[in-house]
Amino acid sequence: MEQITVVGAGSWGTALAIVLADNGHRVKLWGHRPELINEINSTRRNEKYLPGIDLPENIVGYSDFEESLKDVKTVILAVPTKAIREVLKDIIKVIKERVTFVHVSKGIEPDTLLRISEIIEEEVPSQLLRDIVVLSGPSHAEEVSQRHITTVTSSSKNMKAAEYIQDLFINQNFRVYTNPDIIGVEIGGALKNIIALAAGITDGLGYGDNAKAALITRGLAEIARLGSKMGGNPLTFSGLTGIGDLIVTCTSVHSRNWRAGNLLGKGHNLDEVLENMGMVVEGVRTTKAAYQLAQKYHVKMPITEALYEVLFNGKSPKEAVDSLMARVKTHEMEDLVNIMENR
Ligand SMILES: NC(=O)C1=CN([C@@H]2O[C@H](COP(=O)(O)OP(=O)(O)OC[C@H]3O[C@@H](n4cnc5c(N)ncnc54)[C@H](OP(=O)(O)O)[C@@H]3O)[C@@H](O)[C@H]2O)C=CC1
Ligand SMILES: O=C(CO)COP(=O)(O)O
Repeated sequence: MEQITVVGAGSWGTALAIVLADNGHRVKLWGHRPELINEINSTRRNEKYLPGIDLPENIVGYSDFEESLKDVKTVILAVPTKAIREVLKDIIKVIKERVTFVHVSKGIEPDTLLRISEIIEEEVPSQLLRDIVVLSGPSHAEEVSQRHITTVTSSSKNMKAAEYIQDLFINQNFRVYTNPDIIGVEIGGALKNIIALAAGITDGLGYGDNAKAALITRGLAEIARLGSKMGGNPLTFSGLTGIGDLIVTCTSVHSRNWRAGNLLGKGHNLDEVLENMGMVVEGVRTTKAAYQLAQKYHVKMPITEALYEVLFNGKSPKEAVDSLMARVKTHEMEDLVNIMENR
């Protein structure tokens, strides 16, 4: 049994701590708010993020960073994308030996346009870095914490490291696959949030299941188009971290991205929506990053571009949908033909 530190005591960090604790590991769950950590240790609950869920005894909350990282060889990074750099800068001040970093965040950094594994490479000096693994897939924290059946993918450039993380997490309710395509896994996980926001918008506007199916399918086409240009394997986008995560995020009321989109579609403004959500809505910043990536790689991403106009340029959701539908007619499979020809 291992000692593992989970950095980030929000919904996903706490849910993953439960999976590890169920597997018998000793889990140190670090959070930056001492009052939340006190609540975790004294009540065995994290009511804000996972209401009603009892935490196993082998999860111990820490607000002291140095203490939480003492003698640990595996660190799970479970903070929002925008906090990753800041947290890494703090981690490298206190760790003494090489660590395997497992990141579970679904985003791309705007402006630098880096994936999270690239941010880790940039921030962590090689003498402190053993491996980087990403754990991603269709997995709402609310369901994982109730031990509902879930499947995810562990990905790394080093397949031994991906398999090691697979072994740490896998159990009867939480099945972990491996995939060496870290680019495809990270891009699929990050970009599905854009499509989930858009799906929330069309639901909020009162469109039906046909619109949802269209968004999932055409969303997947633009994710795969960009992701394969960036070096991802096109097949990864038909896997758990591609279509799998798109389906769960676009169709579930658990999704914060879908819920935020739904409120936008109903006429609320972005600041108001984000303030009321109280949890991270990764798709907003990722829309900006993907919009920039589409320009950099000269890839057509009409849904992303339409959402960018709504989020950052004040276009109304209805106008954005209308302009998507009024685009020049095209061949459905053009994208796939291009992907296959470009490989
Ligand atoms: N929730 C889910 O079902 C899943 C989430 N993910 C991904 O996991 C990542 C984390 O999301 P999730 O746990 O859901 O988000 P939440 O909003 O539920 O929790 C985020 C946590 O990170 C903390 N945090 C925010 N900024 C900082 C910072 N600068 N330093 C330290 N801690 C910080 C928050 O603290 P505070 O309480 O102060 O805000 C909070 O505890 C996201 O990238 C998300 O896409 C992936 C799969 C499933
Ligand atoms: O990534 C997730 C499910 O796989 C969670 O999605 P949200 O961040 O939209 O809640």
